[in-house]
Amino acid sequence: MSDQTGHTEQTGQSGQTDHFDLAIIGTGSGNSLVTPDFEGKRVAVIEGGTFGGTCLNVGCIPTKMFVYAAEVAASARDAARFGVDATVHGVRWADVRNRIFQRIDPIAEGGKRYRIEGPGTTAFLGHARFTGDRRLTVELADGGERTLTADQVVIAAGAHPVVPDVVRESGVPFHTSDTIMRIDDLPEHLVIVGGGYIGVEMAHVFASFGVRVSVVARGPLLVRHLDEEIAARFTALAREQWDVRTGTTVTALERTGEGVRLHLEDETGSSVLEGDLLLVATGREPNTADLGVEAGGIRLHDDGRVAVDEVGRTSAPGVWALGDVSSPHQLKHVANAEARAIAHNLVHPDDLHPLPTEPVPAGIFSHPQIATVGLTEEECVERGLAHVSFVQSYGDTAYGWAMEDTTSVCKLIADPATGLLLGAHLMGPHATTLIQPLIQAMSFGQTVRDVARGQYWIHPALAEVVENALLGLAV
Ligand SMILES: Cc1cc2nc3c(=O)[nH]c(=O)nc-3n(C[C@H](O)[C@H](O)[C@H](O)COP(=O)(O)OP(=O)(O)OC[C@H]3O[C@@H](n4cnc5c(N)ncnc54)[C@H](O)[C@@H]3O)c2cc1C
Repeated sequence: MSDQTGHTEQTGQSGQTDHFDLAIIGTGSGNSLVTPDFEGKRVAVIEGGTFGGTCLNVGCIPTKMFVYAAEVAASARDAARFGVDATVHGVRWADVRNRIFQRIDPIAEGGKRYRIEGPGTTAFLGHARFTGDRRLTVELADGGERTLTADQVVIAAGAHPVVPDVVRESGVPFHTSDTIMRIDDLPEHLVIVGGGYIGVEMAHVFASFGVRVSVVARGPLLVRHLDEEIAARFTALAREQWDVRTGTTVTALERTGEGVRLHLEDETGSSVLEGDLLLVATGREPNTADLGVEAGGIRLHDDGRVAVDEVGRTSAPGVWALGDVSSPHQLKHVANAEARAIAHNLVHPDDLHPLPTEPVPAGIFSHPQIATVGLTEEECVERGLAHVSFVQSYGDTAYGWAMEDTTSVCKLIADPATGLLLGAHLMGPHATTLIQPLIQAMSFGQTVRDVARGQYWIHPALAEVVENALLGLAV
């Protein structure tokens, strides 16, 4: 039982019930709730999967480490445009992959060992379910069960990839983002079902490594939840790099000797697409199906997310939730910010902090990169908001000339009456970095004029794209 118990005096034998001050389900963002405020208190940390959660093991961190390697390869291939002759002789997939996981895996393992052996927490390795009010039963990974109760419980259980029935029921082997990054060898031809951010990031990575990539998306555009102008420009550029099939449904799949065959349907009729590896990237749903929410008295939204109030409380007294399991934004910076608020609220019942409500930014690390915050132009129209917009091309700035850029843009939307930004949407190199002053402006209520004219913008840095876009808004 030593794996489960950092402090044997705090835990009973199987069949007994242990009581804790705090129990945390999930060690992604949940791990950060173990703050010095809980020193001397009894804290249970429960993890049913890989310690450290999605971002560290199968999400943000490894994907961006792959993206960086992909960009090294892509830049070398593009070098001739600048008079530099460089040849990519090949990509050593095993070395690319091992560099990444040899760094990440020890962090996850070290975090687990610290929670098991270190001070202040009792780690339970297994799947937790509510079996009553603030009462959990943990099905231990190495067999057996433990039951525990706690004064406060935080659900930080995250989300998992959705696999459409048509894929699951076909019996065809497939990968999700949970598994694709650890494959043994690069495929010749990767078929990706799903045109959201995970699909297009993976398309960029594998295409840059020399893999032929097909992307099948149901919607008319890739990344279709974005501002339509950006999504349309992105989709057009994606078609130059990958085999992109939008407005397309997968109706059946079958295994072939070499890989997989997909039967597709679009407005022109049916077609067949063959590849040797299939990645399903059709979204993620919260981990609430097997959490015993009814027994715990925890209300869910229709989409399966745990419902929380403005300070992170669920419908069950003493039970909180944060991150992908409850948030409409499945993003690590959102989960982190919610964890900070809840860490405070757990110990300050008379001074509850609201979960952050600032405009939520998001980045897509594909080729090109995209960054977005605030409203799309379509949302402004739907809401009947008076607005002006301006699109600044990277290519019309000094650094854009240096980069020979002809496709990248910064689109800003503002309220002409107040001069405040309503939305910012960038597509091009360093978009996820360039957007930061715009996120700041929106979070702190700075006007377009103040941000544009109230500070120096380094010349001739790429950030002049943002400066010029602000000036172009003329509000
Ligand atoms: C491929 C990919 C790329 C991404 N890239 C980005 C990015 O670039 N930027 C960004 O902001 N976000 C990104 N994300 C999203 C980001 O990873 C998540 O928003 C974030 O990790 C959510 O954190 P969390 O703490 O809510 O959940 P998680 O980190 O998923 O943690 C939940 C933990 O709870 C455990 N668990 C679940 N149910 C139980 C149970 N019943 N009992 C015990 N344990 C349980 C799980 O095993 C898991 O370890 C990416 C996600 C993916 C999949």
